[in-house]
Amino acid sequence: MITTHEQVRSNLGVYLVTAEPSTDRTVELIMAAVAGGVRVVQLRDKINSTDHRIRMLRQIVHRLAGSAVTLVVNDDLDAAAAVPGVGIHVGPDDLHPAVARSRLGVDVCIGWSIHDLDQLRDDQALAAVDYVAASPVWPTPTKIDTSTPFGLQGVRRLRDRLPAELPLVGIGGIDLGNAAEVIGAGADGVAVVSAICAADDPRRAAQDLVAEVDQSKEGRS
Ligand SMILES: Cc1ncc(COP(=O)(O)OP(=O)(O)O)c(N)n1
Ligand SMILES: Cc1ncsc1CCOP(=O)(O)O
Ligand SMILES: [Mg+2]
Repeated sequence: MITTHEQVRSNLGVYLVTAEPSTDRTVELIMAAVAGGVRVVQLRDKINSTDHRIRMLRQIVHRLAGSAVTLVVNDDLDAAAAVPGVGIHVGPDDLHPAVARSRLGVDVCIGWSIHDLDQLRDDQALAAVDYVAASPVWPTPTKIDTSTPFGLQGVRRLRDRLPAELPLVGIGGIDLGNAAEVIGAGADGVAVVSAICAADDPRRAAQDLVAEVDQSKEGRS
């Protein structure tokens, strides 16, 4: 599994966060997105139990065996600890990333949401994580309990103030029509729920987004 900032950076791109609740269909959706080029996946299911999340993660790990996909679970440290190779994504209202790192070790990916630039004062958190997420970039019906959206200017500010080696992803209201702007503002990747999970053809949607993001990153370098 992928561990370091560099390895996570090389897997970004397009980052799939799954729609709730998770079911067997979620596993097929992840496989379709991965077939379309997605290399970072988060199982996000705040509805079901830890046991359910562990069962889902085991299925996903089994299906992804041999691939270089980075897999994290949202919020649930016990679920991540139960399935080797699985990391975690936490936000400022969740457990501290340093606590997650000390329980999960150095071999899995840990991500942290930034809601506010004041979080950048937390050096221990920044030292513990493999990427941070500007959350949200734009308002989104998928998650309504968010803080004030960053917008593109906020993404630029965040990129400027982050350690250069730490990858940044944008999340919230991102789709094929605006992903390039988020990359243009300095993000290394875009995390999406609806743009892939609500698509008629998730594999095609992933492919199109990956092509758009790759092209934007090439144009930037
Ligand atoms: C990639 C990514 N970025 C941000 C979030 C949001 O995390 P958080 O603020 O902890 O909110 P919940 O997802 O727990 O509702 C995320 N999940 N993934
Ligand atoms: C989980 C999460 N965290 C911040 S916004 C968001 C949801 C993003 O969903 P969508 O890609 O459908 O806007
Ligand atoms: Mg959270």
